[in-house]
This record gives sequence, structure tokens and C-alpha cells, in this order.
Amino acid sequence: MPENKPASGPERFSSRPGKTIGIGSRLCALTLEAYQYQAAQYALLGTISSSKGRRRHHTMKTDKMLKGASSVYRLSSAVYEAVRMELTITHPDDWHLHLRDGELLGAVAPHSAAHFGRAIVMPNLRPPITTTAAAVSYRESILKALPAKCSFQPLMTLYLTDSMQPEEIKLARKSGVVFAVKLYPVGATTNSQDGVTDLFGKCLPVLEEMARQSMPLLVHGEVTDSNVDVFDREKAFIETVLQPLVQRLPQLKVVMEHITTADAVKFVESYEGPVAATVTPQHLLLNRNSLFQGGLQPHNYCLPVLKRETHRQAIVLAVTSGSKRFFLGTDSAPHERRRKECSCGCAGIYSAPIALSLYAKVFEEAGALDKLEAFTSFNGPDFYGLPRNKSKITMRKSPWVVPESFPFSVGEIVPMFAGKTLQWQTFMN
Ligand SMILES: NC(=O)N[C@@H](CC(=O)O)C(=O)O
Repeated sequence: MPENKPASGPERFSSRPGKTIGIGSRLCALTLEAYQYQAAQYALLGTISSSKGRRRHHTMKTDKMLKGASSVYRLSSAVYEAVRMELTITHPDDWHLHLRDGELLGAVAPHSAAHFGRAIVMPNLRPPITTTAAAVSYRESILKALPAKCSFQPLMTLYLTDSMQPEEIKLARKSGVVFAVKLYPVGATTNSQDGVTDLFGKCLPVLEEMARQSMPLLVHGEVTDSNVDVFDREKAFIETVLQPLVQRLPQLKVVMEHITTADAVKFVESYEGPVAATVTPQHLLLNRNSLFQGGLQPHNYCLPVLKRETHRQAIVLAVTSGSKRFFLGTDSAPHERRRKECSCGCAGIYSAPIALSLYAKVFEEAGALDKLEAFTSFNGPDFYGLPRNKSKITMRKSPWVVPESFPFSVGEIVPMFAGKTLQWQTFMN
């Protein structure tokens, strides 16, 4: 490590345009042009060495470090901003993804594969994936839909039904390709007509086997009783299904998928057993006003439906707090445009190509970019008991415009934030 004295002006530094430096495995890598690079490098190294004696530099938070460096060495705001322009993080995974099948699969799989190392693939096809044999065959179709030399790994799931048998869980575990079972209450969402009607009765032996096999239950957490207001269905589900479930089977690993409320945050944070939650970009960035802004907005419609602002804020606070119980799950759910823009449009937001950019935006706005990597790349595999990815990606702050749509052979898919400008872009290392 060089002497940590900064030079007084840019003219003292040699020019190393575009150089990327990585400091510690968890810290940002920085790309800067010419003197900005060197100025920032000296400033950062200075800050690191000042804490070296206390052996704290590995855990220093990048943003704090930059602020410290900025004040000690009087970095100009331009340099400070430039330093913040690029981060290198462990390759993220998507712990909640809808890849569909047929033509749609071919259109969307490359988008997820371009950004994520692995993904938990939801089983709500028609017919649903209810057996290990079907999951194995679906996995093969997914692999065929990927670009050549792509290392993306689909992690398969089974669709829980009242008639599933515990033997299926043993087969699933043995297969090495099925990683979880998804609970859709019947009628809760897209293709949930074959879902569960009797969780504590007919499904109980399967749940007990899952607890024994350490196979996570992924939960679409909404009651389907039409007497319950659509905005209260998650809260009602926690009270009437989730709490009794975790009391009855405290060993069962449960992931509350795509949480939307402060109630879900509280449940996940306060329960001591193996409970976690995935969080989508839309529930971090949008509230229910987005459904009606300037007219009905079908491309902001998903289930569970967007909630009021106070809930969004509670979720942002939870994920940016550094809690290990929350991790990335896009719930990217493509539907062909005509199935969204019609008199009875489908629920589902397509976010795969922009999700990482959106998560970075959320963490940046919360001043918590140093917590982004755990959310995108550590908490998920740790909860599932899988190794973290070894490869890295780089996220660079450089404005880009989200395409208006992604055409494919039988139509087009409109992504979330179509036509909008986003700040962060992802690059594979
Ligand atoms: N999120 C959605 O609104 N839709 C998902 C199903 C789901 O996860 O609810 C879909 O498959 O379209």
C-alpha cells in the first residue's frame, strides 16, 4: 500500500484513464478518468490505512469511507460522484422468477441469464409443474432457451397441490434440481386454479416431509376470500395462515414471496425461526398511486397489488437495514402485451432486464449502496444453504433508456418503466 499522502492537485498525478481498482473483496471498484482516478485512489487508500491498525478496513462501508475520504482530503464533489459511479459485486441471483414456456420462454430467458447467476423458477405453468419429472423436463427446456456458453442455473420448484404426496418431496430432494415448493392459495394469482385449498389438512404430510428434508416452502401470501379487501389480503394471510403454520412446523423453512406490507416486514423480522422474504423492485419503488397515474396503468399491475406509501417505505427500510432475512426476488412475470392491455388484464410486471438497475437505485437513494451486495448476492444463497456465486458483475452509473417493448415471435412484452431513463447499468466481469 503506498504512502497515504494525497497530492495537493490533479497535476501531480499520472493519467490512467478507465483504470479499475478493487479494494478488498467487498468494496467498490472504482473507475475514473485521469487525475480523478488517482485522487480518489490516494484518498481511499489513506482512509483504509488509517483504520488498518484496528483491522477494520475489510468491513468498512464503502459509502462511509468515501464520505470520510471526501472530507479529509477535500475531494471535490465531482470526484466524489465519480468514485461512486461504479460498483463491483458478487454475481446476483433472482430468488423469484417466472420464465414461462414456449415462445415466451425463448424471449425472456436470455434477459435473466444476462444479469443473474441463478434463479428460482416458479412452477405456475399450464399445466403446473407438480412433479419432479415435470421439473426436470422444464429445466431442460429452459437450458435450451439460453444463449450458448451461458452459465445461468435454473433452480426448479414444485407447485403444491392438495394431492401431492410426501414421496414427491423425497424425489425432489434426491433429484438435485428441485430447490423449493411453491404454495399458491387457489385463485390467488396467475395460473393458481390448481392451488391449495386445504393447507393444514391434505397438505400437512407434505409440509412435514419438507421440514424433514429442509426444503423451503415459498408462499404467495394472500388470502383469497372475496370478502377481504384486496389491499388487506397479505395481512390477513399472515394472521390466519402464516402464524399458525410456523407455530405448527417451526422447523419448516418459509420464504414469504414478494412482500408488500409493513405487516409482512414485521412478521419476517420478529419471527425467530427460519423465515425470510423476497422483495421485488416494484414494491420498493412504486405505491398504489402508480396504478392510476394519468389513467389506468396495466403494466404496474401485479399481485400482490401495490400498497400505500407507508408500506413501501417500511419495505425499503427493511431491505436497506442490512437484515439477512430479505433478498432479491424480482417476480418478473411477463405477459404478452395484449394480455395486459385488455378488459381483464393479467397480473404481472416484467422487470428482468431492468431489475438490478432498479435495486441499485433504491439502495443508492437510501444511502445504503454498501448493503446492496448482501441483498442481491448473499442473503438468498445463505438462506437456501447454497454456495454464494464466485463470479462478479460491475454496475456502472451511466444513463440508459428502457426499451418501449421487447418484440418476440408472437407479440411483444412491455417492461416495467418502459421508455424511462435509468441510471445504473450492469456489466459482466
Ligand atoms: N406477480 C404477478 O402478478 N403474477 C405472477 C404470479 C405471482 O407471482 O403472483 C405471474 O405468474 O404472472
